[in-house]
Amino acid sequence: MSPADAPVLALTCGEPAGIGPELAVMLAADVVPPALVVAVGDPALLAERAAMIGREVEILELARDEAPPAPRRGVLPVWPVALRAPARPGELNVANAAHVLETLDVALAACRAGRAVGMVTAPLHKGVILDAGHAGFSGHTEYLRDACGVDEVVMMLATDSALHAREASGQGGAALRVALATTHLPLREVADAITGPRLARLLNILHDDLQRWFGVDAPRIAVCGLNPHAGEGGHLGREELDTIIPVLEALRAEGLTLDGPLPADTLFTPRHLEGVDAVLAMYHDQGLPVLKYAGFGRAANITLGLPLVRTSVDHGTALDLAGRGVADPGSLRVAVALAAEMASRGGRG
Ligand SMILES: NC(=O)C1=CN([C@@H]2O[C@H](COP(=O)(O)OP(=O)(O)OC[C@H]3O[C@@H](n4cnc5c(N)ncnc54)[C@H](O)[C@@H]3O)[C@@H](O)[C@H]2O)C=CC1
Ligand SMILES: NCC(=O)COP(=O)(O)O
Repeated sequence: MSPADAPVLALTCGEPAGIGPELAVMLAADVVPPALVVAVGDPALLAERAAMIGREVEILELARDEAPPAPRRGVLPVWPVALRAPARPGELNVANAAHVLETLDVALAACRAGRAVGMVTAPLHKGVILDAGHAGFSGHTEYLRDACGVDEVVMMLATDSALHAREASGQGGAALRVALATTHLPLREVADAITGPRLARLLNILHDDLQRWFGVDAPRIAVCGLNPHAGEGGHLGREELDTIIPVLEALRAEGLTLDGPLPADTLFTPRHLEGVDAVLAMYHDQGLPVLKYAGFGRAANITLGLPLVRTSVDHGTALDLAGRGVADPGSLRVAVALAAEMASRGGRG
């Protein structure tokens, strides 16, 4: 592929008090990305963070409808979105919540207009967006679901050695893809959110998008139980018997290959993961600690079920590290490489 044919990816810079802007700078300064990456953020902020962390990067401000030039190390093209208030590393400011959301809208508009083949998102801070009055905001995943007008999406994180079709993996590190049945919910609301129809929709999205974006012809999905020991035959909770098992049986009858529900504590062991293309965990902290133990900094977050490519980093805003140039840009590189690869598949599987 010549540079001119490289896919354009819109990279939203995330929370301006966090590490997102400097990760965008590091990406441009340190490597030639496998795509034409256009940052969506405030050009002056990016220049300021580049100076702060001691990276030489030319911030190339484009018009919103302008295509970027061929990728060059040390040049960061930007579709500008102005900050609403000055941003200092580590200091959240509700005034900039609107800026963060506007970067998502600009990236979405670029995808819809065909100026970008997908979007990669640096981390935003959910709390400050809620504090700013955007009631109900719970993350990129749900924001993009609503903006794209789809009923359901699935959050899936994958370590870099599991990003490709199974047969192509195995270059080191644990290969793991973990999808979530629920995302940003208080624990006490989790069980009620796992209804049969929803679980069926999520499993269908996961199955179809493993084929579509990851080239897995016949996905095998392992499903965690919700309760300890997958409910211990109903003695430790009835969700497995009443909801999960009936859904898995119905979907198996339709041809899906599903293991489980399995006790989550032993599912994540090599024997149970053998031949499995993805695990569906029932909630955020059932699945993600395992994924992050296996590959923090070398994994990406993917939103399945959208009509466009969206990947993200495996970490948050790291306010404690912002502005110091010490944050690890590894996950952003993985997220960019994956988005480029997904875009090149064009949804054909
Ligand atoms: N994709 C996104 O937009 C995500 C956003 N978040 C948001 O980030 C905020 C902070 O969340 P936390 O739970 O504190 O998670 P966090 O990932 O920001 O920080 C947890 C720990 O990991 C470290 N860390 C994070 N990224 C790192 C990197 N690139 N290199 C080195 N160390 C790194 C931090 O310094 C901290 O010690 C929350 O508002 C959360 O909702 C969290 C995850 C993803
Ligand atoms: N823990 C993953 C996470 O918070 C990602 O959220 P999102 O902003 O990508 O929806």
